[in-house]
Amino acid sequence: MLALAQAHETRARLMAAHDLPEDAFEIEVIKTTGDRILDRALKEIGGKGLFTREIEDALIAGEIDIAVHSMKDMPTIQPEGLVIDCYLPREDVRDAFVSRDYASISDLPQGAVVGSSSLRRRAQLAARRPDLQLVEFRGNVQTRLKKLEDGVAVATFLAMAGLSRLGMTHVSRGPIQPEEMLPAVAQGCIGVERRSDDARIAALLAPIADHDSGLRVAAERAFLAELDGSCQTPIAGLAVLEGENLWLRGEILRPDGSEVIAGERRGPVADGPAMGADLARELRNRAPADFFDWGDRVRAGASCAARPASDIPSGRPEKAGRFFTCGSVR
Ligand SMILES: NCc1[nH]cc(CCC(=O)O)c1CC(=O)O
Repeated sequence: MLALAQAHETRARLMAAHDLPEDAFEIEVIKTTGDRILDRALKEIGGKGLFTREIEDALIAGEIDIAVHSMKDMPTIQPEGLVIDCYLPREDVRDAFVSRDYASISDLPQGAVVGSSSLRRRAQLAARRPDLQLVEFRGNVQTRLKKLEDGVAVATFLAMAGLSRLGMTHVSRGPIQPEEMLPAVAQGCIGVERRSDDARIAALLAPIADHDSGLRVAAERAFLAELDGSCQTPIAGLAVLEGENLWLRGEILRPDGSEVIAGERRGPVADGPAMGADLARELRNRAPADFFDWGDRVRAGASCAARPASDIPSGRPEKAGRFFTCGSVR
C-alpha cells in the first residue's frame, strides 16, 4: 500500500545515507480512527487530521520517532511539539489519466461516467467537460482499478507519484500536464515529521532532506494555508524552481467547475511563502462573495481525509490501516 511504500522509501534513504542495515529501523503500522470506520462517509465522521492524529499522538508519546506522510494530505499546521522539516526529493507531481478505453480527457465521449472523490479533480474536470458524469470513487488504488474493470466508470484519476511508488505507472494512459489539470498542493512530496526537540532524529533526517522540495512545498502550503484550505477543498497549486526563482501557480474552483480563478507569481525562492500567501489573497479578492461557501462536505470538517479515503480497502476491513507508517528508530 501507498503509505507503507512511502515508509519503505524513507527507510531506504536513511539506510543509504547512514550506511545502516534495514533492521536499524522498525516500521510500526498505526491504525487510525479513519481506517477503522469503514461503513460511514468520511464527511459524517468529520474532524481534521482524522488519519494523522493518532500517528502524531504516538510521536508525541515517544512510541515512534518518525512519521512518514504524503504532504498533500497534511493539515497546514502541525501540533505543538512536532515539526516537519524533512521533505524527500519530489516525485512526479502530475495527475494520471486512467482508462481502459480512452486515451485522454478529450477522448471521453459525451456524458461519459468518470470516477473521483477528489473535490479538486472533480471541479477541474467539470470545468473542462461539464457534460461528463461524476461518481464517487473511494478505496485504494487497487479498489479503484477494480471499479473501472467492473464498469462503474470509464475513467479515473490518480496521482502519478502514488502509481510510481507502487510500481504501477503502467495502469496510466499518461500524465496530465499541469496546464491542463493543476495538481494538489504538495502532490508527490513525502514529508517526515518528528518531535521538535529531538536533536538525534533531526540529525538522522538531515542528510535525506531535499532542499528544493522543501522550498517548493513551503510556497504551495503557504498558499493553501492563507486560503484556509485543505485537501478536501477545490484548490490546486504548484511551484517550480527556475534557477534562483520560484514560479508559483494557484487555482481555486467552485465544486461544480462553473468558475475557476487562477493566478501566478514569480520571485526569489526565499520569498516562496510570502508569494504563496500573496497569491492566495489575490485569488480570494477576485472571488465572488459566495465562492467559499463550499457546502456540507467541507463544513463537516472532512479536511484531510483524502489520502486515507483513497487507501481504505472497501469491503476488506481486516486489511485496513496498514499504511499508517511510522518508522521507529532503535
Ligand atoms: N489523496 C490520496 C493521496 N495522497 C497522496 C497520494 C499520492 C502520492 C502523492 O501525491 O504524494 C494519493 C493518491 C492519489 O491522489 O491518487
